[in-house]
Amino acid sequence: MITKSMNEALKGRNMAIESTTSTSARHSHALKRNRAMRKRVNRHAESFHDKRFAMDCTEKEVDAIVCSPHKHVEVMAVAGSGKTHTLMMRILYLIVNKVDPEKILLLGFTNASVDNLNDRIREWCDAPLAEHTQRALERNGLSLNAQIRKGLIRVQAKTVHGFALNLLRPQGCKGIATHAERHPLFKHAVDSVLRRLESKTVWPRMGASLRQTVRNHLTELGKLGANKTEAIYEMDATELAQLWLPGVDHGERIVAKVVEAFNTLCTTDGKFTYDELLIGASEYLKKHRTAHDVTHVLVDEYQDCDSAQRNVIRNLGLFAGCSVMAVGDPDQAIFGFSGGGYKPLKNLLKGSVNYPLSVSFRLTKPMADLANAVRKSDASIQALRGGSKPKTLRFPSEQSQANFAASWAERLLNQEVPKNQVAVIGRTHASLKMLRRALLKKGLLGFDLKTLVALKKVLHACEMISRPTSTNSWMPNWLGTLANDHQKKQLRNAAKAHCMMSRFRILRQLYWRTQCAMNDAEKTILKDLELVEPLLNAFETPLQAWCHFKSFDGGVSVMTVHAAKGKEWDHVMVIGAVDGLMPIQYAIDQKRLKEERNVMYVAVTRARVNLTILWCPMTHVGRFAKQSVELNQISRFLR
Ligand SMILES: Nc1ncnc2c1ncn2[C@@H]1O[C@H](COP(=O)(O)OP(=O)(O)OP(=O)(O)O)[C@@H](O)[C@H]1O
Repeated sequence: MITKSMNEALKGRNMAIESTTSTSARHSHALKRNRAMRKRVNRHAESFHDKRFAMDCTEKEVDAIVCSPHKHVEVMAVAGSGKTHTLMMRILYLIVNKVDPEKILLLGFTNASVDNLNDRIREWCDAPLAEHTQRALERNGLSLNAQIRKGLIRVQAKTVHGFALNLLRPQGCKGIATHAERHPLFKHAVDSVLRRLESKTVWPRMGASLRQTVRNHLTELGKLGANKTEAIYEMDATELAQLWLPGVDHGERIVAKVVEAFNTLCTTDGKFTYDELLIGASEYLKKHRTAHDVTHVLVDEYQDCDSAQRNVIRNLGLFAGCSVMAVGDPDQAIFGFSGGGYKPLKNLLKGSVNYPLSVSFRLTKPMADLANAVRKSDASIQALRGGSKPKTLRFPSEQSQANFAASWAERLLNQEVPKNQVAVIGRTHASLKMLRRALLKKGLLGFDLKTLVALKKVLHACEMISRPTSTNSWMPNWLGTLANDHQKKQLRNAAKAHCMMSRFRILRQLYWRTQCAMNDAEKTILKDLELVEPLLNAFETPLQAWCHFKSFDGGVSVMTVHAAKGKEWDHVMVIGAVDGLMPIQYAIDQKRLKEERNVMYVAVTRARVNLTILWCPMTHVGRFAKQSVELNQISRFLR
């Protein structure tokens, strides 16, 4: 049934269905129009397929890329099979076909995956293209001309939370509140109920002893740590009463008053927690089906979305004229601990088409064999290139393992391998600590990831400040939070400054001090930034600076498997491949063990040329360790 509001939306896209008197007549008319439209789109797709990108990717990839924009597409494919590449080609396809880049929504699951996507966009815009892409474009007589590059750079990847925040800001959402930030509000709510209890404006007929008991409980409740406040989101009034006021008569009524006061304070505060953001966005999209402008939603790492994120995607996809393309690999689902997990797109959106890909362009044949053994899945990964077998080495201690990894990196760099092609990955930050130190000693670890992220934030802020009125920008909101006119004036002056250095200085002063409240961690970041400051003088734009820092960052990439997801390097070393770390000690049930298997699968599929795996017996047994974990054995996934 085409509703009036849908028709309005279609009108905007020159696709409106003319209204006829009877519903059935309207339906048949709509069907005809749709059929004609589909034909047009398919013709368009065929010509695109034949003439432009015929040899660019595998057949299936092309099919997915040129698939009708009115269909939902899922590309479920093995590691390194070009999922992200397919997304990029799809974007290019849309831009070549005159889709407004502002209407393309590119979603990543984590900040790391969003960074990865934005980096890819920049690479396509700035750096020489990968050989295979360049060859394909040339062969098909298409160049990434200036206009298309301009369009491409306007496509900005976002996390689902980032999208939700942008959507809800005009509706009054003032930002994100963590549970820790909500805690003072909770305390106020408890205090206000306590005050009303004392002044007898509530429960005037409550007996003296009960009043005293409730007073004691509430006083204790006000002192609870921020993490205890989380219970308020997870439990109902009965459960909360048992937790907060055990054995107290009418506990539920008292709890209800606290919850009510808390909710009122949260509404006045105007900030949303991460969960509330997604729920709010879903509700908003449900109610205002015509209110958003997105016509193409592209989702990377789809397998890691949790149910709230999937709900947002679903509600976007239900919007008439909006197509969803999701790419992912169920065997790379490693965020189950935060609620992530794979659900086929067709379960969310009817009629979605699935394109599986099994050829990995990244992996060599021996690496694909290893990945197949780790993954233990029916469909095997195929690789096109030969190469050396991945090496597995055992070390007596963590220190010798770290020293070896650092020397390995040094040797590669001495052989003129670019720094950004060498990476060491481990299961946890703690397992990478010794290596970081060893690399630092050798001067190979310039800025750690955290500093780089901080730098990126500041550079991003510098970029944003040049267009403070942009609707996507957080700037207007931030302007509102600045305490005094002097600060606002400073910010405006910074926006006018041509030199990036002056923008950076003012921003650093204002942004870092007002937004981050300068806790210890941020002070350290600031110290690191001091190091970078002189270098910023050499650049005119933040983008130039960022591109430079990415290659300059002085270091071999050192990161956890979770951060390495979606990335690739020529030379990769996986350290700590021991039972107890991979799988992690506390993974005891089948579900967690499957996820740990996925973690190993992600780790061994990051290399393009060379993969080395190190392990040493674990000396530290965590408090979660179970008898079954053999801490002096190589990971069971590699045996
Ligand atoms: N058609 C192709 N021909 C040659 N190389 C390709 C092709 N498609 C992608 N590649 C290359 O294969 C590598 C892996 O691509 P990409 O990162 O897009 O894979 P992915 O499936 O997203 O990986 P992951 O599963 O790790 O997220 C990249 O270096 C990319 O340039």
